[in-house]
Amino acid sequence: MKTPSPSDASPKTLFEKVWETHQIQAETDAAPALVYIDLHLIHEVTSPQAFTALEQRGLTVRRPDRVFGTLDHSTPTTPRAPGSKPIYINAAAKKQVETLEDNCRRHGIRLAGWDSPDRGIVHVIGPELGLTQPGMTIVCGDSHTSTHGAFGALAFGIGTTEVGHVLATQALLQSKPKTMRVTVDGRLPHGVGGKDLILAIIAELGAGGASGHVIEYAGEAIEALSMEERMTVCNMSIEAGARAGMIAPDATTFAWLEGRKYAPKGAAWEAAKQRWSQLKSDADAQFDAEVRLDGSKLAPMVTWGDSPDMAAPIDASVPRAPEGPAAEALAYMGFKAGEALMGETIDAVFIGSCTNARLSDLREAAAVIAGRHVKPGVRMLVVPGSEAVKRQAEAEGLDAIFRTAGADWREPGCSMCIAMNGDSGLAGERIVSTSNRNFAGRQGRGVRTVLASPATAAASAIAGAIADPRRILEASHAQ
Ligand SMILES: CC(C)[C@H](C(=O)O)[C@@H](O)C(=O)O
Ligand code: SF4
Repeated sequence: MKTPSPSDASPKTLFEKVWETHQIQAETDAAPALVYIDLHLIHEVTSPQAFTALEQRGLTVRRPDRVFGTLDHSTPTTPRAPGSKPIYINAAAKKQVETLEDNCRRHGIRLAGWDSPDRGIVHVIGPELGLTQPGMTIVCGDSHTSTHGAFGALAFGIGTTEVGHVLATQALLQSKPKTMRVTVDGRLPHGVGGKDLILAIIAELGAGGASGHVIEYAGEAIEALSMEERMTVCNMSIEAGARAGMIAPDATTFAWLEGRKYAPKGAAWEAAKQRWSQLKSDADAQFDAEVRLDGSKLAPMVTWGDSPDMAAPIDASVPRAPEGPAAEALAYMGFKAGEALMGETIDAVFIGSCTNARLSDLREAAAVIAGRHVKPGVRMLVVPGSEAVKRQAEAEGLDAIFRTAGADWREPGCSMCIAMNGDSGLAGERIVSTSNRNFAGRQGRGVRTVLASPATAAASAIAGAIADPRRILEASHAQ
C-alpha cells in the first residue's frame, strides 16, 4: 500500500486518504473510478453465481490469497455431535454451503468451513482473525461489510455481479462517495452503549439520511468506545443509507489487533502501527456534511417500527398521532398510538448477529441475566458470532449463566437475524433482538422485531416485556 505523498498538502479526510491510496484510475464522465481491493470476504449466499459467471467466461480468481470465505447465513445453529453432518433447513441452504466449499477448494481460497475453529459470521471473523486491518479496502457481497470500517478500513457491501468482478480482477468500479462526519460529544451515561448510540444516530439521520456518503464517526464518545462497540456502530451505518462507516484507528484499535492470527508480527507490526497512525482526518479537512450529537444525553434505545430509524429512548412512548408509514409500522408491531414502550409484552429474545454477538455483548447480557430467570413463556436464543466467541464464552461460564436462566445456547451463525437457517419466530410474535434490521418479516413471516442492545434484550427476557436494563444494573451494583 502506498502512503500519501507529503508534497500533497491539502487537508484530507480519513476516507480520502484510504481512497487515494487505492485508486487505480480516477472517475471520468464516462466511467466510475477503479479501486484496488485488499480483502474480499465471501459467504455462501452471494458468491455462488459470481463463481459461475467467472467460470462461464473462462476466468480464474486473480488473487485467491486476498479472498477469505466463511459459512454463516444458511448454517444450522443446533448443536451437533462432533464429526456428524449438519442438518440443513432445506435443500437450497445445503446447496449454498456445499457450493462455497467446492468453489473455495477449486480456487485455492481459504475457507473457515464446518470443521474450522475460525468459522463464524463474516463480519465477526474478519476482525477477530486480524484479516481486517486499518487503511485497507474491504468488500463482501453483504451490506453489513461497513462493520470493518471500525478499524479505519474503507469497507462496503457489493452485489453478486461485483463479487464476480472482484474475484476476476481484485479491483472494483466505484463512483466516489461523499463524506459525512458524525461527531458525538460527551461520554455515554452508564448503561448506554454502542448499540444505543447507533440507534440514536440512525433515528436522527433517518433511514436514507446518509445515502451516498461515507460516515466518519468522531468525537469524545466515539474515542471512548471499545473496539466491539465501534464495530456495532459502523455495522449499522448502512441502516442510515451510508455507503460505509469509518473510525480513525487509535491505541484501542492497535491493542485489539495485536497478536491476532493474520495481523502483522514483529517488525512488520511496528511498521504497520506507524503507517496506521497517519490514518486520521486532517484538522482542516472538509466534509460534505456534518452532524453533531451530545452523547451524554442518551438513554437505552429501542425501535418501535419496522425500519431501524423508528427508534426512541426506552422511557419514551410510541408516536401519539402517527400518519403514513409510522401508522402502518405501529399496526404491524401491534402497538397502540401513544403507548409507553416499557412494559410492552414480548414473546422471544434473540441475542446474536454481526451487530451484537461478540464476547463483550454476551458478557453484557450475562451480567444482566446472571442469577435471574427468563420469564416463563418467553423463549430466549443466544447465538455466539463465531466459534472463537463461543469458546471464550464457554471458558468463562457465560453459557452456563444463559442456560441456568432458561435460554437456549447455540452454535455460531446469522441465525434469527435473518431466519434463513430455520431459526425464526412465529407470525404475530414480538421479539427483542440485538440484530440490525427490524423489517417486516425479517425474523419470520409476520414477526415483530424490536431492536435493542444486549443489556436491554436480557432485561426484557427477564421481565417478559420491554424493560430498562439500567434498573437491573443499578440493583446488581447496590448488592
Ligand atoms: C444475505 C445478505 C446478502 C444480506 C445482506 O446483504 O446484508 C444479509 O446479510 C442481511 O443482513 O440482510
Ligand atoms: S448476522 Fe444478520 S446482518 Fe449480519 S451478515 Fe448475518 S444476516 Fe446479515
